[in-house]
Amino acid sequence: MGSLKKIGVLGGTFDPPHLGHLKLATHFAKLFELDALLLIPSGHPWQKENVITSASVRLRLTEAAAIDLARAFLYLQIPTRVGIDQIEVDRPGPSYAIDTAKELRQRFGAQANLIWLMGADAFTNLPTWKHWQGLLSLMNFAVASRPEHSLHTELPPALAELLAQHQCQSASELENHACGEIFIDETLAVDVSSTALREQLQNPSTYDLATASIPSHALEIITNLGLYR
Ligand SMILES: Nc1ncnc2c1ncn2[C@@H]1O[C@H](COP(=O)(O)OP(=O)(O)OP(=O)(O)O)[C@@H](O)[C@H]1O
Ligand SMILES: O=C(O)c1ccc[n+]([C@@H]2O[C@H](COP(=O)([O-])O)[C@@H](O)[C@H]2O)c1
Repeated sequence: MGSLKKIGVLGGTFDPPHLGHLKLATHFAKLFELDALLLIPSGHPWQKENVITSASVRLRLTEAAAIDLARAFLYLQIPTRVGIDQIEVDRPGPSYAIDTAKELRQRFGAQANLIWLMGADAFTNLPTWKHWQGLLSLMNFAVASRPEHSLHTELPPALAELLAQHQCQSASELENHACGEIFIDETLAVDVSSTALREQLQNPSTYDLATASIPSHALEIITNLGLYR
């Protein structure tokens, strides 16, 4: 099983993309020696009430951030290929991870190691996702810690049970399985969120502070289109 193709999947609203996303992707690309990393912007993030940026603009922002991510990989000598997938933007209706996971599994085949990358907040929210119990029969999960989102105090019982059944103790254990494993990594601590950045971009006194946490190509689009003002 050592030669499984390893594909990392980072889904998100990306409103806007930021250094937290890039560091999460870089961390796991390096750790798992991913062959490819797919950024998948959510077309219709049904749980986020206040998303005002259109899916097509968020797709453009994500494409731009992917250029910065690929540059970072080159600089850090990480051989992972970076791709964008617009399946969730193209698919009508709410964006459900289970539908995306099914499509990816079909596309890459039963042997591929598909790893859904996520932060602690997404993981603790998992029981609210559609058919979430079905996801682990299609994917692995790699969960990274995130400031303000504890993985210890916020765990709903259903998740604690899931972890008891599926948590693996090492990255290599996950690397050897096509799906069904959860790897928790508590070494990341990047204090950035899209919500905080949108607020900072609206305020002239914190605008510059926000720009430091946004990948440069995405920032160029934000500036040119006057987004988040
Ligand atoms: N700073 C971060 N550290 C670790 N993971 C992160 C970080 N920011 C985002 N993620 C993860 O990236 C994925 C996509 O996140 P998303 O696009 O919703 O960004 P966000 O900053 O969480 O947005 P918002 O503030 O609007 O909720 C999720 O799995 C999320 O947990
Ligand atoms: O499948 C679901 O019901 C579901 C509910 C909420 C979020 N997700 C996915 O989780 C990822 C992060 O979502 P978000 O809302 O934190 O940007 C993104 O890929 C979403 O499509 C999925």
